Amino acid sequence: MLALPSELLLLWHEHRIELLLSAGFFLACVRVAIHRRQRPAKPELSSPSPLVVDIKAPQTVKDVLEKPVEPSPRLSTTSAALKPSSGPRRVKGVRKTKASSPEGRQSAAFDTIEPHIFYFSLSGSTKSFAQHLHQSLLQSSDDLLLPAVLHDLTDIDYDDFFIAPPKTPHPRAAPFYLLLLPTYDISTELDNFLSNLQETHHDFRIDTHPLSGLAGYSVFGFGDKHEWPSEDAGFCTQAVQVDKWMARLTGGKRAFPLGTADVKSGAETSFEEWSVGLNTAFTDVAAAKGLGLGVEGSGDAVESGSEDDDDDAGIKPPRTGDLEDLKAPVPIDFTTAKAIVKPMVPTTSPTYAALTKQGYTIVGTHSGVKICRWTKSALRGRGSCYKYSFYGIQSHLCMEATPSLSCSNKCVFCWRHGTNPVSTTWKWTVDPPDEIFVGLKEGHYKKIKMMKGVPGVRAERFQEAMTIRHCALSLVGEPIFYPHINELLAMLHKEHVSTFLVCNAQHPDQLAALGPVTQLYVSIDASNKESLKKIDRPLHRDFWERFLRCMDILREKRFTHRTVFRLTLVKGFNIEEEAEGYADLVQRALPSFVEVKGVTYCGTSTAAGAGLTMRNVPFYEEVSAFVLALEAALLKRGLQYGIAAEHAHSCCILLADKTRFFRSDETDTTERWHTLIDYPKFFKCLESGEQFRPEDYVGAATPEWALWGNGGFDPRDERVDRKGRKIEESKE
Ligand SMILES: Cc1cc2nc3c(=O)[nH]c(=O)nc-3n(C[C@H](O)[C@H](O)[C@H](O)COP(=O)(O)O)c2cc1C
Ligand code: SF4
Repeated sequence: MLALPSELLLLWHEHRIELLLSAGFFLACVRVAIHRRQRPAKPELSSPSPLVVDIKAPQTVKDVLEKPVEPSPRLSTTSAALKPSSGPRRVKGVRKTKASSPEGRQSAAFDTIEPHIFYFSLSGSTKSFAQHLHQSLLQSSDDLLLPAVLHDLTDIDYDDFFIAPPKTPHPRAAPFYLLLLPTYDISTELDNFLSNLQETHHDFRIDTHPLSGLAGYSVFGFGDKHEWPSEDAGFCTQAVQVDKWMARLTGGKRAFPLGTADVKSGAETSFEEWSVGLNTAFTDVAAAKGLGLGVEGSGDAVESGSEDDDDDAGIKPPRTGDLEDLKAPVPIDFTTAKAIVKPMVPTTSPTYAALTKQGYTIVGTHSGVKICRWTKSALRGRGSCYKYSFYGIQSHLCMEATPSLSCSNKCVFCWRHGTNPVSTTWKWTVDPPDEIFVGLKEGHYKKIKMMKGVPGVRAERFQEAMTIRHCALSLVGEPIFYPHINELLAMLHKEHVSTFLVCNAQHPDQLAALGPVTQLYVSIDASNKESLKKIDRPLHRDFWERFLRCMDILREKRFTHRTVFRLTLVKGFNIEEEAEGYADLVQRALPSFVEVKGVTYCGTSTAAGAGLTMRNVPFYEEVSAFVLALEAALLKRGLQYGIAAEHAHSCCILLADKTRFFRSDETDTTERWHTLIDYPKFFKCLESGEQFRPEDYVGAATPEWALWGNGGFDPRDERVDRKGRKIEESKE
């Protein structure tokens, strides 16, 4: 027995090489077996269910496929004459393999892929490519692919897709992002998308690679090579930037390289080639063959893969307009505002074309004016808007304008959304206030003059309308975004034009710095954080903190400003069980008035995308029921608010602070609602140079016909139906 260890030692010395080799071989076998078990079933490449990305005319794929291309079971270009084009950089659909890539050794943790196609489009071409791709993917019968989902970037909440991958319907499925993007050197939603990706990357609360759970991603850019001949000159720069940010956010999951196309030459061909290449990308990521290895012709690693080169992923600042256009300093808290500026709405932009087509007059580079339907109605003696019933504003004397067509929200009910610029900071040329003032008036008067020949326009009202008496700074966008808003307001006041300014409770510093306004509105679109996010889709991450700060600022301003909460009720979004929440906000800010209005259905795709239909428009009875509930909730809190007036036609009801606006006056000792404004007195107070309070320019008693329960239509005006036919008393 004692001899045994020495025999074993001898044996070991004689056979150790054989023994070590056998053990190594055994271990390798075990590893391979484990690896095989973990790998998903490889998709069947030999039974293709071809997808056809048939962008335009039927063509032949032969030319492209003369280059070695792997079989493409999902996307095939059985159409399109794929002639090599001299224009854009092209994706040939052949992946380079780079065995040394660390990603290449990963194993896939999924066995199906859910493609998500994201696109942005102003003039529609990218949208049509995206729709074609979507259809092609949907038609696939390949087991590897789940049904593809199409997203318009203007319709989604970025946080749902770009902070973490969305949940897939299948536990072993992973999303695959395809981003189809044009480039615009003007302000569009794309700027906002880019800054959102950047913010996510820099947000210390978010993982370094929050999108690493994606199966992969690939970007395709559309641009115009005739105008922007190279990437340095601006060709497809925004797609390039998105590609780089995505690389960072996903931790290098570029499954197929950036493709680009010149819309004026061979775009279909380039896109089809990229689509062909996607096949291999899908198969490869599913088979854990690796990611981001590059495709010949699609740009090398330096072009599309330099995301780690510098802190901002090699992303260049936006190209500029004329630096000399910066005629004024950017405002106080626009901390991230860039020194490089460009016009917000250049005359060459699709936004400009769309706005002017809809009757806007664009003034300078960022302001707009339009005559509203109530101005036209009042000119014809057919009634003014609710502001006449509540505050004595005659619509034919009112100009609706904005000094900022841009906004920091993407409200679901905003009919301009998708085409108007959105941003959290002012990053454009600043037009001087005097030019805006002159331009707005000119635009307004020009439109009034065009009403001269319209049947039914009353001569005396037409004459009166040639002197603007009121200005509603609310049209679209965010007026306090404009850095010189106080100067503009002062110019209006100097000409005895009253000002109603509406802001969205997202810019507390600007709100705090705001000077005198005849009436100051804050849009209150929800009573709690979740609802506000859902309905306003604010761009600011700290939107709720900003909102609450605005409430506190309003509370302070109640001594100097006539403050109004404007509630827009959207059924299914912000009415149900929210009366208590709104009452809390009223308690916090103590506004002079609370205007409650049912949403007007705008029928845009954004609204539809957010699930908004006519069913979300509340009936007047529903608005009334809500107002009664709100009044009760306020009383419960010991707040003396009462329902003062209504304008049933606009589905609008007014609650007012009883302690300040239910009172007697010099002509009558009986206490009544006094919601009207004494405009001459407002200007007198202003010109006195003394501090004054909203109670100092309260006007005459609210007319009987406008009081709650009486409908709110001035009996001196003529009631007409939608077709302009007179409504007889008996019809009501
Ligand atoms: C105002 C304007 C600015 C543009 N800026 C660029 C640009 O900087 N670089 C570029 O490559 N293409 C630029 N283009 C071209 C668009 O990217 C191209 O027409 C694209 O196909 C538009 O896509 P869409 O129709 O989906 O909106 C611009 C086009 C317009 C109208
Ligand atoms: S705040 Fe007004 S302009 Fe801005 S998005 Fe909302 S509705 Fe549109």
